[in-house]
Amino acid sequence: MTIAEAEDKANVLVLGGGAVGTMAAYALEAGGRAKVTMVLRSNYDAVKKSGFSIDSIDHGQHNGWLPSRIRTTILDPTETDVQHYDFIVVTTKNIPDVPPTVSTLIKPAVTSDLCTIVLMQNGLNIEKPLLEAFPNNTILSGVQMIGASETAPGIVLHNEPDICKLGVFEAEGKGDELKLCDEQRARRFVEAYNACGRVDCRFDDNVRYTRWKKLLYNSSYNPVSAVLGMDVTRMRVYKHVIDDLVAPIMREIAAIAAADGVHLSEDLVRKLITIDKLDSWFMPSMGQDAGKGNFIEFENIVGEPMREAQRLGVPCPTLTTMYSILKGIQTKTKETRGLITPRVTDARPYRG
Ligand SMILES: CC(C)(CO)C(=O)C(=O)O
Repeated sequence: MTIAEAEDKANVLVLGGGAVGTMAAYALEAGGRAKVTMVLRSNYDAVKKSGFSIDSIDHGQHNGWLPSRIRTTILDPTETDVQHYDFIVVTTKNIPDVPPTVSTLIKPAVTSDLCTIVLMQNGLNIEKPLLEAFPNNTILSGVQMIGASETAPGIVLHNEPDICKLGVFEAEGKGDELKLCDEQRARRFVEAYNACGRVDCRFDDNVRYTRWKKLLYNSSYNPVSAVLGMDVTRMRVYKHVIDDLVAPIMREIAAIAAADGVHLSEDLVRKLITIDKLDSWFMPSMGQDAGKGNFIEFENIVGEPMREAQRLGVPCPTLTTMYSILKGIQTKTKETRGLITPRVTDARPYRG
């Protein structure tokens, strides 16, 4: 890290103007160590007119809040008043089966090797396309436990504390000097994020472990909530949903992780089954998306662990069935949104 990098306010582009992106932008600006540009889509007009209305368990109530800049598109920063972005923080859903991909989306903003890309997203192997597209940039992993939702355009309710682990997605074969630089950039981001004193962001020196651990929850509760349209409280009250679906998937994930060299104990599995307050009626993000008819981020949350299992020769029957059902749901959404059209032709299989 250069002295300038250490001393200057970081120029940060936050991609994803939903609740999670807004709370990240808020924490960064409140700490005074970053100038944030947010890229907004559907809520741009509302935010331009009245700013964000934030009701946050960490930061309190703020009406009319705005980051340093808001935009509707991702511009080359050299064409704006920003020299280059020190950090591009991606908080959008990661849906590689629905273009554009994250790499394509952020490409215009990655104008320098000094730009660090922070993936604050769920799932496994999300860094692979980024490391390939931007081999000279630092790619960071952000794993967040936060409860936040946008209840109307620009209105954010943040009701579970922002706890985040941040580390480096290291490319294979990197030299020690570059590795050190990656780590310093990660630590600089952690410091900027924590500077407001009201969030808990920690440096993560074992990104693969953290991601597998989070998958215990995301690969089980998220798909079950999407398929059944059921919150976690109901799943636990109707015990069979946990016994037949959630717990078996968690144990399959632990077995795949073990074959990948990551130990996730049975105690941890049990702890995660009951991690939410029983009366929270919490709907995981995939359940919320499916309920709204949005695309679901199933490829990195369910597909990638399943493909790791195939690679490592670990059986995962429940996860595999779940994957096929989720793919069917996504196919229906693609049809509804006009991305695909079913056509009966002679070339189609199963013609009968
Ligand atoms: C576990 C949780 C709620 C953390 O933010 C999550 O990742 C999700 O719902 O997708």
